[in-house]
Amino acid sequence: MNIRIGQGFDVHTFGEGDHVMLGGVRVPHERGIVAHSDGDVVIHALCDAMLGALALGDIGRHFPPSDPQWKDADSLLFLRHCTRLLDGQGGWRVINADITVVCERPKVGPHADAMRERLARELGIDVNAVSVKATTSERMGFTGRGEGIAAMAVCLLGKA
Ligand SMILES: Nc1ccn([C@@H]2O[C@H](COP(=O)(O)O)[C@@H](O)[C@H]2O)c(=O)n1
Ligand SMILES: C[C@@]1(CO)OP(=O)(O)OP(=O)(O)OC[C@H]1O
Repeated sequence: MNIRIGQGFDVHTFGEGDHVMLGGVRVPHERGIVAHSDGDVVIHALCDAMLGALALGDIGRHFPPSDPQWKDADSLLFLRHCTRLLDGQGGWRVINADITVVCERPKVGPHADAMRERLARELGIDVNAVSVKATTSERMGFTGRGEGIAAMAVCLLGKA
């Protein structure tokens, strides 16, 4: 089997609102996210990891922020597109993905399994192949001050 590894990183600032979208799951919060799309940092980082594994650029190249069709878009659309893109490159599939969210709040742990299930369903893989973890940054830096939220993703792709 051929394998490739990719990594991705994304950040968005908090703004007005009452929830954040993380891994396709609506997480109640006293702030919202500032973004062109729904600002789902988990999915954006994962898409960049998938694209990066095949050196296909990044989500900004595939879904330009200047394109009005992505205004307030559901980021699951980006994940669906990336999954199909990989398949179209000769049958690449995600073998597993590991994602870390960095923020003081909201608490991610109570929602992590729902995110894993939603992402695994979209990727067409077992939920045990998708990991979602979280950490604070111990009140240091922009995440520590509660200015924004970040996510990192690593994924392994395989092709027969
Ligand atoms: N937004 C977050 C941040 C952390 N967690 C969980 O808390 C644990 C401890 O975090 P530290 O940054 O203090 O090490 C972490 O391992 C996560 O389980 C969380 O759910 N949501
Ligand atoms: C997702 C896109 C879609 O236009 O915009 P944003 O929601 O602002 O998110 P970002 O992580 O800056 O990635 C760039 C764009 O592809």
